[in-house]
Amino acid sequence: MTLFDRIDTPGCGCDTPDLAATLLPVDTALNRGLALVDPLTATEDLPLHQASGRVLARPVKARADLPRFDNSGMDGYALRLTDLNGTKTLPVCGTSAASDAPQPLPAGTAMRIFTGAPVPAGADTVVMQEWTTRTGNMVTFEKRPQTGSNIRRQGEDQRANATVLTAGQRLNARHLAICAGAGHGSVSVVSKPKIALLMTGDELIAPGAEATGGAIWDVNTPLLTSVLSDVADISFVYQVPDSFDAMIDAISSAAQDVDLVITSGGVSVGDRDHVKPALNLLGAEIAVSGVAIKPGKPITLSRLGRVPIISLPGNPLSAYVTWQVFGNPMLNKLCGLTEAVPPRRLVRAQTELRHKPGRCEYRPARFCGMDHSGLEVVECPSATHSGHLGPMAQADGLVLIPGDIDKTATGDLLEFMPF
Ligand SMILES: Nc1nc2c(c(=O)[nH]1)N[C@H]1C(S)=C(S)[C@@H](COP(=O)(O)OP(=O)(O)OC[C@H]3O[C@@H](n4cnc5c(N)ncnc54)[C@H](O)[C@@H]3O)O[C@H]1N2
Ligand code: MOO
Repeated sequence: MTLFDRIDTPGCGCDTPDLAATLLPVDTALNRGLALVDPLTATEDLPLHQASGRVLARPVKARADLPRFDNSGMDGYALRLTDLNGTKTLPVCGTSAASDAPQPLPAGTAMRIFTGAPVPAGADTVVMQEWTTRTGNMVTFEKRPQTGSNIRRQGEDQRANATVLTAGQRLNARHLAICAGAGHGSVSVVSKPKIALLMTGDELIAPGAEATGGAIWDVNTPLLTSVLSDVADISFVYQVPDSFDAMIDAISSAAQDVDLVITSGGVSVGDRDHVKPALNLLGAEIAVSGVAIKPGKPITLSRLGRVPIISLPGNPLSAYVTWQVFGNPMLNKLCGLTEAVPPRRLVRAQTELRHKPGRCEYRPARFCGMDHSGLEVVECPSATHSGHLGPMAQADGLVLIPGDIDKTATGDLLEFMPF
């Protein structure tokens, strides 16, 4: 069994030798792309119910001990355990319910208590009511409990002033729960990045419109707006006409208004591929222009002033793969996430995968079962086609096939990037 877990592609090339020299390895390109991005510094305070999915800008500390006071874990009776030496029955003196502030427990008595209620001073144990028999004002303890049973101690979960969440993580339901439990009604989050989407291709028409001649439905706009809408404000989506001047205008004006520009299509070498010539004319700092990756070879990463520009290839699978591999980590960094590059995991290949040596390949993969150790097994199409939508729609993620091999074997472990 071979473990294919590298993302570097030493000696990788392309299908044609003359292009090979100009293509960067994936990890080099990713590092260069990340270096183009400065995390946003603007923050805002949001109430917890509006903060889900946002990136925490400042650590959250507990305002008090959690729990704030010793309280009962059961409905039952609070007592001093030594009061059961020589007897099983005690008189009941008072009640402590949640929200009460009970009087101290008189010696030789038990107090009725409910789950979450403060434990009265002097009590050291709570006995669940199923272990007791109540007769009038007397309670008989049928079993002798352990000292301290059923008491949730002040501070046993978190101590006052302890950091309960560190900055730089995307807030989920569990994070918001601990913010509330730690006494906070609002949190400081990083402002949402403003993004411009520049779509190129005169052949594109809106999905659903009547298609004639060489028109094709625009797939990348819904694809990209979907991946972006939860984490960014899409300031505008503009379909740039296939002209050099229009591309220059579109990129330069977008870069004045937003924190990140994403272009789609027009990044290859054809006469109507105006993205790179426009970036060059505008004096953009081009850090990546072509990567030894399949699909998505023409991916271009640049910056105009302080604004990063991610230029995705037009083929939908190329756009999506390069978004996952480069765009998403760059956006994560812009948003202030500490872990910009999501963790990968390993999966087992259900069949052998053939691959043309040269570029490393990210192939759509779909879960189809588990092996005897619980590791997920994936199935993949026999080849990656950058214009095919079917495998992408069915996939759960991408497997990485390193650039320098011609096939992987059935049962090989492959690095997997989940969607
Ligand atoms: N002579 C060469 N030609 C090409 C090369 C090369 O190295 N030399 N690279 C190929 C590779 S690899 C890719 S990937 C594509 C990328 O080209 P562009 O980024 O310039 O993309 P376009 O030409 O604009 O479009 C490619 C393809 O995708 C369709 N498309 C574009 N936008 C959308 C959209 N929003 N929704 C759906 N489909 C879209 C477009 O109609 C084309 O079919 O270049 C190769 N060529
Ligand atoms: O890089 Mo292209 O995506 O091979 O089709």
